Amino acid sequence: MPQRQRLAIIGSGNWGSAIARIAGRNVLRYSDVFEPEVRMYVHEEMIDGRKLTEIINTEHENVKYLPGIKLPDNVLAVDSPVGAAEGADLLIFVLPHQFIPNVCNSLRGKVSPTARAVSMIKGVEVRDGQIRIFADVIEELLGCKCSALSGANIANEVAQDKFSETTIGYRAGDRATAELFFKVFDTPTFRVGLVEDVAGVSLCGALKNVVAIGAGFTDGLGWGDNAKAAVMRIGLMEMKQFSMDFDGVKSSTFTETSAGIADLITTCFGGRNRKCAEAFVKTGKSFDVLEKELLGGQKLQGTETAREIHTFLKQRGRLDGYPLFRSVYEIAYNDGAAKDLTSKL
Ligand SMILES: NC(=O)c1ccc[n+]([C@@H]2O[C@H](COP(=O)([O-])OP(=O)(O)OC[C@H]3O[C@@H](n4cnc5c(N)ncnc54)[C@H](O)[C@@H]3O)[C@@H](O)[C@H]2O)c1
Ligand SMILES: O=P(O)(O)OC[C@H](O)CO
Repeated sequence: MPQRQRLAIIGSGNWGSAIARIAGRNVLRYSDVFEPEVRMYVHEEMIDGRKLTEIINTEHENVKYLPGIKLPDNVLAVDSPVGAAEGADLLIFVLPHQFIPNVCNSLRGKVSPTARAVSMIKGVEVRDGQIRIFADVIEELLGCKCSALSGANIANEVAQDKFSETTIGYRAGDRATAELFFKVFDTPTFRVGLVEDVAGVSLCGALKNVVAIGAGFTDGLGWGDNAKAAVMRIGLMEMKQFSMDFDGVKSSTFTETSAGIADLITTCFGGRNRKCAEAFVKTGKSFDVLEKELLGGQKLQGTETAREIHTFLKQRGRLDGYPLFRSVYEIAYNDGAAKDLTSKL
C-alpha cells in the first residue's frame, strides 16, 4: 500500500478554521489515503488568560475566529509553522496574505521538496515592480509544487454546511495533485471543481476584493442595486484584463467557475471588505480603525490589494486602463470622495 499522506494546515483564522473542519473530517473518510492527525498552525494569543492552542486542543473550537463551530478531535493546534509542517506531504496555506512571507521564510528548508501545497490566500505579492501570485511565492520559497483554491466561500456559511462550490486551479499537467486535494476538501455541501489555471484562480481571489471595496462604497452611498451591479460588471472586466498578462490564464475561469463570477457576487454582497467599505463611507473612520472595530481580529485583504495593484499599475503607466481599481484606491488612500467612484468609469 502507498504511504498515507500527512496533512498540515498553515493558518487558523476564520477560513482556516472552517477548512480545518472539512479537512479533518475528510482525512478520516479516506483513511486509506491520509494519516488521521491534521496539524494546524495557530498564531498564538491569549484569550481570557488561556492560550488559543490550548483552548482549541481541549474544547475543539476556535473561540476567537470561528466561534460556535466544533472542530474534529483529530485537528491538533500547534503554535509554530515548523511544528505544524514537520513531516507533512500536503500543506494548506490559509493565512491573510500579509503574513505569508514571514511564515514561508520560517519554513524554508524544512519542507520536503516532494511535498505538495495549495494556496487559499486571496491576495498578491507586489515587490520591486513585480507581481506574483502566492502559489508562485510558496513554490519559490519552499521548493514544492503549489496549486490554488478559491471560490464563493464565506467561511461562516461553509462552516455551517450551507451549500457552496469552490475551485482548485492546478499547474499544467498536474491534475493528479488536484485530485488528491479534491479528496481533502470535497463534501456534499462543499463541491470542488478543478481547472488547469492556477494563476486565474489566484488572481480572481485577490482582485475580487478590490471590487468588493467599490461595491461597499455604493452601499455606503445608498446608491442601490443597479449601481452595485455596474461596479461588479466593470470590476470583472478589469479583473480579466489585468490577469490576461499572466501565463496560462483562461477567460472561462472568470465567467464559469466559483473562483470567478460566483466569488465576485458573494463577496460584493456578504463579505468583510464590502462591510468595512460601507462603514468607511457612512462613518468617515479609517479602514484600520474599522477593521479593528468590526472584524474581531480578522483581517481585511481588499484595501492592501488595492494599494498593491495601484503601485504596480502606476509603475507601468497603466492606471488609465483601470478606472475602477484607480477610484477605489483614491477613495481608500488619497482622501478621494466616495461620490466620485463612478465619475471616471
Ligand atoms: N474568511 C473568509 O470568509 C475567507 C473565505 C475564503 C478565503 N479567505 C482568504 O483566506 C485567507 C485567510 O483568511 P482567514 O479568514 O482564515 O483569516 P482571518 O481574516 O480570520 O485572519 C486572522 C488570522 O491571522 C492570524 N494572524 C494574526 N497575526 C498574525 C501574524 N503576525 N502571523 C501569522 N498569523 C497571524 C490570526 O491568528 C488568525 O488566524 C485570506 O487571504 C482570506 O482572504 C477568507
Ligand atoms: O469577507 P471577505 O470580503 O474577505 O471575502 C470572503 C471570501 O473571500 C468570499 O469568498
